[in-house]
Amino acid sequence: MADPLIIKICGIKTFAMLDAAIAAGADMIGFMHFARSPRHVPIEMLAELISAARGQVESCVVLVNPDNSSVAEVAALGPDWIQLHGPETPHRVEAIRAEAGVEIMKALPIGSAEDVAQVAGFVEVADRILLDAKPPKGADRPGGLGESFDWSLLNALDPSVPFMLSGGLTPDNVAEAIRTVSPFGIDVSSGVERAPGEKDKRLIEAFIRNARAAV
Ligand SMILES: O=C(O)c1ccccc1NCC(=O)[C@H](O)[C@H](O)COP(=O)(O)O
Repeated sequence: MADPLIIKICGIKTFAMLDAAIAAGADMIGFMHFARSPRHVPIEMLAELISAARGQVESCVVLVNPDNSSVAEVAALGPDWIQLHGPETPHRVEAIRAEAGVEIMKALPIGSAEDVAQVAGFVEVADRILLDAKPPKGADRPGGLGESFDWSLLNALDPSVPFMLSGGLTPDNVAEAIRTVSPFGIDVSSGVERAPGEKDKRLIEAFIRNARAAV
């Protein structure tokens, strides 16, 4: 039997939405720790949300090009994962993985064949690869923009490389994405919100229902 699809709901900020995502069947919850994000969670609340998630669902803290002290501060809270969502090099990802002592997901922006070619360099240094839309020039943050990318670019990816897919997924397009791209997991933020940073319980439920029905 094929492994079950991993579903990550990213950008959770409240206990109510954490509970809603768990009840709807999420496998992973992403907490943003990046001041410019509308989903930013300050460190004290991050500690409480990670504790609340423990034993129920995997937790993942999203950082953008963090320095060593930020990595240590977040790792000390005991998340299952740290997601690196900035311009970290393979060497830096490897160093953070050694320093943090938690599993590392590396998000990579995809907007061209050259971007797809970069993926191979991260396979050995990260525990998981997340392929996301490349942000447009001038964007104020590198993810969570609700933009999808041309999935056909992934035809050039080595088929032995397992990856999660994100970028502009919604309850309406998630089944098509899964059938087209065959990721082992999916990640969503904007597509389950009623406004930037405001998650919607019904959209989370519809997203997970439609995704599970597609595999
Ligand atoms: O969500 C953010 O605001 C964000 C800011 C900076 C870096 C990463 C960010 N989000 C990371 C995620 O894992 C999102 O789920 C992913 O980019 C997909 O977002 P969306 O297209 O909005 O579903």
